[in-house]
Amino acid sequence: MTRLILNGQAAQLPQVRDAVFASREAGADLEVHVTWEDGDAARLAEQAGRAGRSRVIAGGGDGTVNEVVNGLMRLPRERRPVLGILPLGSANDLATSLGLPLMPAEALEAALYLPSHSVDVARLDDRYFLNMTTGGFGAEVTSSTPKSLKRLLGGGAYSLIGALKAWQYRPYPGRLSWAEGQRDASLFVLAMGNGIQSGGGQRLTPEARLNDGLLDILLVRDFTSLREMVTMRRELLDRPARGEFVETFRTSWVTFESEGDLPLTLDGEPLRRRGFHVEIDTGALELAAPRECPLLERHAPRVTESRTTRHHEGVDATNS
Ligand SMILES: Nc1ncnc2c1ncn2[C@@H]1O[C@H](COP(=O)(O)OP(=O)(O)OP(=O)(O)O)[C@@H](O)[C@H]1O
Repeated sequence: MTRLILNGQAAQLPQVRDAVFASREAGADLEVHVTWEDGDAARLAEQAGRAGRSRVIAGGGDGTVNEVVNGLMRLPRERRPVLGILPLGSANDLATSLGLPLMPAEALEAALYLPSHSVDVARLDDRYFLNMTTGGFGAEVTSSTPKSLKRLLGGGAYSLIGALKAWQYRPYPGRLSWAEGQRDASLFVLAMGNGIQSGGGQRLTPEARLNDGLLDILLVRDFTSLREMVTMRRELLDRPARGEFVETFRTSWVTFESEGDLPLTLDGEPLRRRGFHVEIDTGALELAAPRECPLLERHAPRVTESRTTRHHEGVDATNS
């Protein structure tokens, strides 16, 4: 049996109700549980595993997916159900980059019947994330305004300066350590991607893969003049391994130590940390995703849900 965990905000949407009824009519063994507040989705996901459900579908935005992931990670690995996603948020960064359908009927079909693939899950101290954690200026701005980091970095230099002034921006000094290196850096932005995008389409770590055992890191150092800002933005396009302001690398863990708080967004959820440790748990979850998924390194997916070929073909056709 599959459990659909629906964010209460989306539970009464007619398209969602219709999708659930239609899938049951077509033979799906689907139970629905609705959340009321923070923490419900994680608890319901954990319970689903303990009750022997084979698949759990997170129906909501990136926040709901993150909660469900955290619930599943409380279970022993062998008891974790396959994770499906019914994207019902405003950003849906993970679902979009996985190439999942976004309309409820197709999305539920996909969540129910797509084959599962082993994916890595990252952990920041005691919180898991599947997609991305960003820190620094972007996290500060995007957690309190709808303005995306992409627009700020990609727009005119004056809009970026304006935003920096409006936020009375101060850089975030600290020491970043990872498997192969260490930097004392004054951070402007730090992105740690298991997936490729966050904040509603910001592709901060475009080469990241969910099943490579590694995090893709984008480190952007602080700049102090317009000339340096221009260099920084050019480097953001070129993505050098080690530029003057921008560094990109892959690692299985990273630690940040600092004197002050660093604002973070973890799978879209805001938090603040003085320092933190992030590491990757390789192959920790099974995720329902299209076969030709840009976020997965190519190796054969494991099909865990036994359904008719018609369903697999139908879903794959919509996503290829
Ligand atoms: N019944 C409910 N009514 C209102 N809020 C709820 C309800 N149930 C859960 N929540 C809250 O919804 C939030 C998660 O929402 P959602 O999944 O849309 O995430 P999101 O990060 O806003 O998504 P996205 O960035 O993709 O738009 C959680 O903070 C949770 O506390």
